Amino acid sequence: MEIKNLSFSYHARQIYNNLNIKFSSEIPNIIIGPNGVGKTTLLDTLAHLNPSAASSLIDVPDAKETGYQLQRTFFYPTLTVGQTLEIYRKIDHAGSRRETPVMEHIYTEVLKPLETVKMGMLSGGEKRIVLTYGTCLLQRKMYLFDEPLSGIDASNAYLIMDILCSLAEKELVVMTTHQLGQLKNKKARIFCLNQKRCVFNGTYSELLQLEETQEVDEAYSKLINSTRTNLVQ
Ligand SMILES: Nc1ncnc2c1ncn2[C@@H]1O[C@H](COP(=O)(O)OP(=O)(O)OP(=O)(O)O)[C@@H](O)[C@H]1O
Repeated sequence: MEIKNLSFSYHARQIYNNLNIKFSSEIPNIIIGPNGVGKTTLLDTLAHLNPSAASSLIDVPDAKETGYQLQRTFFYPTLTVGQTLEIYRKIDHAGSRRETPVMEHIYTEVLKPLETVKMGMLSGGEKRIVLTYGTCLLQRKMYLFDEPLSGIDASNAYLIMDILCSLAEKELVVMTTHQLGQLKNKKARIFCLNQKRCVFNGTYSELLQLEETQEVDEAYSKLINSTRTNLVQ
């Protein structure tokens, strides 16, 4: 699956100028970059929500074959966690996905104790875990997750990344994040957007090597600053 020569604007504001990205199968594709650079817009585009970009989408599954967890989470506050997950299991047109051992682990550790709690009573991080888990229950060819690690503590973020890595072994997974530390030791392909284009495409260790540091946040900052400077020169 790829995005080819994508130029896209919201009214007068250009978001991408000839953006090219070839996504990987079998490992999660991680979109990173500064606030407002166009990460969510990229997920919207892959979900076919920007019709003007259609000609740049190559081998991107149809919308009905796509599971999209939005950054802002929508749910019924009076349903319990158990009822909410039951809806994910039952509503799917394609039948629900079998829970993998990694998913069963997070269910037992995190979700089972919350089963009878109403969604409206959950913390922000707990809600996000329920809805990420629910999206993984859907049977789709492609899964899009907008900041699934936002507001999640480090140990739960580690479990979520495990779920998304196991999902990516069989289906396409694209996610955005600002939590770069959570990508350490994970097999994943990182794409960094800046200045309307993709300025990095590689692994976590390749990003560290490129910027000659062991600190991923420092590597990211150097990458963003250098790609800013390059364009000014
Ligand atoms: N429907 C819209 N109409 C006009 N401008 C929009 C629309 N949606 C997003 N934008 C603008 O496009 C830019 C990119 O937005 P987007 O949400 O894709 O950024 P992002 O990289 O996901 O940011 P963040 O990291 O803060 O979540 C932003 O400046 C935003 O204000």
